[in-house]
Amino acid sequence: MAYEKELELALLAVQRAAILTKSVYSSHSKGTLTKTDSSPVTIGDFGAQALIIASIKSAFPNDEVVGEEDADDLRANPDLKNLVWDLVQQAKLSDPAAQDKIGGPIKSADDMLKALDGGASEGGNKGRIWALDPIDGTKGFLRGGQYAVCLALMVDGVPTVGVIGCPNLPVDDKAPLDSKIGTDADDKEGKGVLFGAVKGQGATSRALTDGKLEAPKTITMSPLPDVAQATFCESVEAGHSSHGDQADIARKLGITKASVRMDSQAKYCSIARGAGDLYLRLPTSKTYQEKIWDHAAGVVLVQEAGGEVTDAYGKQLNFGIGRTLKENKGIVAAPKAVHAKVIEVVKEVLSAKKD
Ligand SMILES: Nc1ncnc2c1ncn2[C@@H]1O[C@H](COP(=O)(O)O)[C@@H](O)[C@H]1OP(=O)(O)O
Ligand SMILES: [Mg+2]
Ligand SMILES: [Mg+2]
Ligand SMILES: [Mg+2]
Repeated sequence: MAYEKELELALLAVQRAAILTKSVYSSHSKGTLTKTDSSPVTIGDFGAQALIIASIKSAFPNDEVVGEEDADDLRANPDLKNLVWDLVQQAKLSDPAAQDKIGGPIKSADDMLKALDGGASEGGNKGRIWALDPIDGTKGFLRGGQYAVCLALMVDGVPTVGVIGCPNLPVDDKAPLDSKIGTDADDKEGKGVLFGAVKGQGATSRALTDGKLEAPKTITMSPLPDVAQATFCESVEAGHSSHGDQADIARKLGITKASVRMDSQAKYCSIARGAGDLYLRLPTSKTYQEKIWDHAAGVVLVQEAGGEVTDAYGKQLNFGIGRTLKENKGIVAAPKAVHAKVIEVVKEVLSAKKD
């Protein structure tokens, strides 16, 4: 099968990085800093990015990576660097063959910084470029909610392989998706899911482990004969998507169920496995550009589970023009059969706002 090696590498690399993020999640000190755009970053984000880029470079040394983080803060702060280096050394897959497949341990703290800085690609529509979000939903991670470790391979600008680890989602694909999921999450028993998809080959889920990969199960979106019955997902953070516009859209579609708010690409995962149906992300600002690492993996998953993902105006997402989706505004993900109907209503709501 095409991209078999890339998929396995991505699944194992995300699984190893999740060992690290889980250890930070359950610890009191998360080494949180505030970035220049006022968003938070933790020792978990730095460690997970270093581990995943080292894995990619061990198997595919010529591939580029667009990663969210870089090593500047760690180079400027040796104590923080040492904290991350301790975590990175501890994060090992328990199965030696699996650990070997992702290149074994990172050899030194300098190699760790080099790996972390390996995510500086400017992106583009030529060749093989990975998009990496080492912790997506850092605010959820800090709040005790959902978060995700997200990795996608783009080929000539098209998301082709997508892998997402969600340490706080229930393993059961049909576990009820209710409002508690965004606020009442923990990584205790029965939690932790690893999603994977390759363009043209379908989407899967399996339990996230700390060693070998579990056997995958195929996932598909729910058939949704009547859009009024939909469960829709949206961000927890009101600054990331417009809760007001999303409520108007839901009302116009006849949806009566309360929205499910959760952080991160766990939203794409939840609709891909049929736990929810729609993901609405309407812009809150005219200037914010969505980042490719916040969507590439989730888009492959939803497409392969039978869904369609476009921007809020129904326009195809263009992942091949740099580190952001600057040609697009907002995101709408829905089962193929109802996507056009949802876009029609989204456009109505957006155009009513203009005047
Ligand atoms: N103004 C904004 N609009 C949309 N998304 C944003 C905005 N600011 C930050 N984000 C990004 O949204 C993602 C989380 O989305 P969600 O709310 O769905 O969990 C994060 O990756 C976050 O980026 P960052 O990683 O820089 O914090
Ligand atoms: Mg993110
Ligand atoms: Mg992130
Ligand atoms: Mg971030």
